[in-house]
Amino acid sequence: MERHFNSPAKINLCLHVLGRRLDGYHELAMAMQRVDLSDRIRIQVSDGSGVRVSCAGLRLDVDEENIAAKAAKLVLAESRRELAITISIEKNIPVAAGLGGGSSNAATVLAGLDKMLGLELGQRRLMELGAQLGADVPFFIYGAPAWATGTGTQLDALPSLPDVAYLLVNPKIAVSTAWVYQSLELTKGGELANLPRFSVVTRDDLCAALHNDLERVTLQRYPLLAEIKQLLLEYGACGSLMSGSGATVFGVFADYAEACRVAEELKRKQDWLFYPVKPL
Ligand SMILES: C[C@](O)(CO)[C@H](O)COP(=O)(O)OP(=O)(O)OC[C@H]1O[C@@H](n2ccc(N)nc2=O)[C@H](O)[C@@H]1O
Ligand SMILES: Nc1ncnc2c1ncn2[C@@H]1O[C@H](COP(=O)(O)OP(=O)(O)OP(=O)(O)O)[C@@H](O)[C@H]1O
Repeated sequence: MERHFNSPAKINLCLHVLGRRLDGYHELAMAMQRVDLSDRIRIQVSDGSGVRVSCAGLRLDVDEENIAAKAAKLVLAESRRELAITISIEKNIPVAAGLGGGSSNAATVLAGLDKMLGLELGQRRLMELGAQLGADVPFFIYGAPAWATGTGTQLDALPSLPDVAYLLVNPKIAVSTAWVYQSLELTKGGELANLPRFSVVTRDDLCAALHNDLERVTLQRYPLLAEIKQLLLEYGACGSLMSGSGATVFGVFADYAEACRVAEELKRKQDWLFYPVKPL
């Protein structure tokens, strides 16, 4: 049995760090949205045993380390079945880029195998399994724009978001999420109740709400990212922000054609990665 799935990236429209827990994880409040930059994942299931992952052109195919393999093993353990699973990942989302590529792959494998094996584990259980793999994984199982709290695994619907396009820019810098959180100096603890409500209807509302506490760490280490944010504004973005722990920065544009036009102009000048995308 063989199936193919899309595994999309995410961006964080806002990311507030409210405090550090004793286990080192952070209490967050985030607005998250998936975008149509996707990896392609092929899952093959046959008789036998063992989970294998390949990822053409990238050193991500060491089975034990690939989060997609961990996801497959979790589903097999949950179903108490022994099967051979082969996963091939066509990576389009840059790695360690703040776009949640690995987390998305894990969620795609959890939900994909659930479907292929007819397990019907349900969204809630799949999200619980996802949380064992990484804080961003449940969001991808949730599959809609979300307000994420706790460590990022508690999800509520974000009812209205404006119809915009984004231009993602990554200057080929890989950033370790663990390093960013560890380096963050918390000046004062925040309270969820004191945060402004993320109520965004128009493009201007969205641009006014853009905020990421992790920029304090990553932009200080890589000042180029602040320059890219400024450049996007000069090229007509109505707002710009770093996604997640970075290094990808995005600009907000009125429509997809405009985001593509700016990408083409910037490509002529800079050897960075450019992805005009639409929200999902
Ligand atoms: C930066 C974001 O991508 C924003 O959506 C997430 O907060 C990170 O999600 P993720 O990469 O799925 O997170 P995990 O794989 O669980 O953890 C990666 C690293 O980030 C730290 N981490 C993650 C989530 C969180 N709420 N607090 C943390 O301090 C963990 O301690 C770990 O060192
Ligand atoms: N299938 C996978 N795809 C991408 N990275 C993977 C995968 N499996 C394991 N990894 C490892 O996970 C690390 C984080 O990669 P990922 O692309 O998910 O980062 P990210 O986009 O910054 O994540 P986040 O925004 O969730 O912090 C990489 O250093 C990589 O070695």
